[in-house]
Amino acid sequence: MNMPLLPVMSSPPLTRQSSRAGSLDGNPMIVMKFGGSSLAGAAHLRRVAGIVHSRMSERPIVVLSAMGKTTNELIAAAERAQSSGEVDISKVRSLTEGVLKELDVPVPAEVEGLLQELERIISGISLLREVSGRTRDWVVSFGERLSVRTFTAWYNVFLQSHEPCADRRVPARALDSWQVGMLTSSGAGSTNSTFSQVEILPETYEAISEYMSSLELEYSYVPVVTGYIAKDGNGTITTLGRDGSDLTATIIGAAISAKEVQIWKDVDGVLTTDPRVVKEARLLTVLTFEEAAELTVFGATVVHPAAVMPAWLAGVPITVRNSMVPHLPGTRIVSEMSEDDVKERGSRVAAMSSKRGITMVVIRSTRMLGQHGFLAHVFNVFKKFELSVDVIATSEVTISLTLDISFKPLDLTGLCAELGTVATVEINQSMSMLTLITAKKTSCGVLREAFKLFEEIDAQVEMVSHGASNVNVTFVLPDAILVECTRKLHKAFFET
Ligand SMILES: Nc1ncnc2c1ncn2[C@@H]1O[C@H](COP(=O)(O)OP(=O)(O)O)[C@@H](O)[C@H]1O
Ligand SMILES: N[C@@H](CC(=O)OP(=O)(O)O)C(=O)O
Repeated sequence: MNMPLLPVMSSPPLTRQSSRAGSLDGNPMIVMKFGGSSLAGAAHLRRVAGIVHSRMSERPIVVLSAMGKTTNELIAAAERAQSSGEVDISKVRSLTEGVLKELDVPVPAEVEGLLQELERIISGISLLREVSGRTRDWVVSFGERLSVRTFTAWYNVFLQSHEPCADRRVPARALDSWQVGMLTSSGAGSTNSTFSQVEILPETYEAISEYMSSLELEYSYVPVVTGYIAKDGNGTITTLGRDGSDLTATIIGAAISAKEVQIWKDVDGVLTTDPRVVKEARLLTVLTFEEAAELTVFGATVVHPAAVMPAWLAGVPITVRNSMVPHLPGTRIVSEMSEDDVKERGSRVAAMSSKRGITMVVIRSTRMLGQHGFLAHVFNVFKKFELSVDVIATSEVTISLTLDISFKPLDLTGLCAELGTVATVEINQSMSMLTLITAKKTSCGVLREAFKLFEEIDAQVEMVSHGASNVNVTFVLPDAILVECTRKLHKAFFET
């Protein structure tokens, strides 16, 4: 997953503003989100239909991402049309049609209509040899729009051969998120090429609650809603940033005060660290929202970083589960851990995450010591260049900070020139952040042990951030030693 630009969010209502959707009869609905990895082929769709059907008594609202790697294919198709004039949507067409064929479901007219529309847009890009952020968002929206229609067509066929639930077969209905009320600001003013720096408008929550209230009264269909995409007030399609479907799910969950938001993945839940880096990573049964927020913002790509906040503010628990092994309970993300949860954890560190490709900037003032306004001046320059700062350490004359610009083409010339009027600037681009999620009260021992381990392998730690958050200790180190450090710390904190 790429680390996306986070959409800015308005807060969800802290408590339900009305008794419309969700808990009218004391039986709140649930939100079930399935990501691309859970929808990567016909066998996956069969499994997902089974999971959804088995939860019918909880009245699920289903949120889907694009199937498999469709979003990447759509971006690639737009880029090919722009660079070489090629018009080719064959991969997207064959994935969609192939899945339906394998499931023995005729291609719905709506799906064929979308594929034809997509081809026309790609032809337009090929003629103009231009793809704006707005057009790119339009193109990628086809991933989720095709996915919900493909799944719905399959689900309604699947239903015929399965036992009805409470004597009823509740059919599915495909919905674009704007139909249920998802509304964002316009991305048009953004200078970033992904057109995804949008704000979710506050009226979204009320609109979703309103839409879902009739379903709450009578659950007459299973809503299958597009994740990741939305519309602005002008009716232009926007996106919530890469991997943003988790966010759609938690916004809906917060809007209706859902019983829970289930995020179905291809892993058993949230693990102690990325299993691609440490194969011994183990499942966490529970995390607090605060821990999950820090873990995901600092690189754990298992849940979209912005998705934690709406659920946290609304007090709606999230569970992260494996769609390949649906009977496993997964990881619960909750406001507070019970005493049993705390005992069961057994480690001073809850989890670890990391981010590569971080840029570290060291700014040394060339003016007088303690110069008034130096910090303010420096941060204004970062604001001007739309660069967001992650970790900061300051001394009397020096500011060290990190920038997460892995998602942006890097050009710091202007920044350096401007800062150069008041400071010397040193840039180091091959850095990583390694984060430990640990409570402040245990962090002294954790820091001591971590530094002992770093010393053993002669690892040079360039920066440490501790204390700003209640649960986060972050080390900035060279990319080259990240994997070794991660494995060593994981072994010490989780494998002994
Ligand atoms: N701490 C972690 N726990 C679990 N998975 C993690 C963690 N950190 C990174 N990951 C990765 O996140 C992946 C899940 O995200 P992704 O493949 O984008 O799912 P989806 O397509 O369902 O949205 C896992 O396959 C895993 O490799
Ligand atoms: N399809 C979009 C949104 C998304 O959330 O996908 P996933 O759930 O597979 O990470 C993307 O690839 O960015």
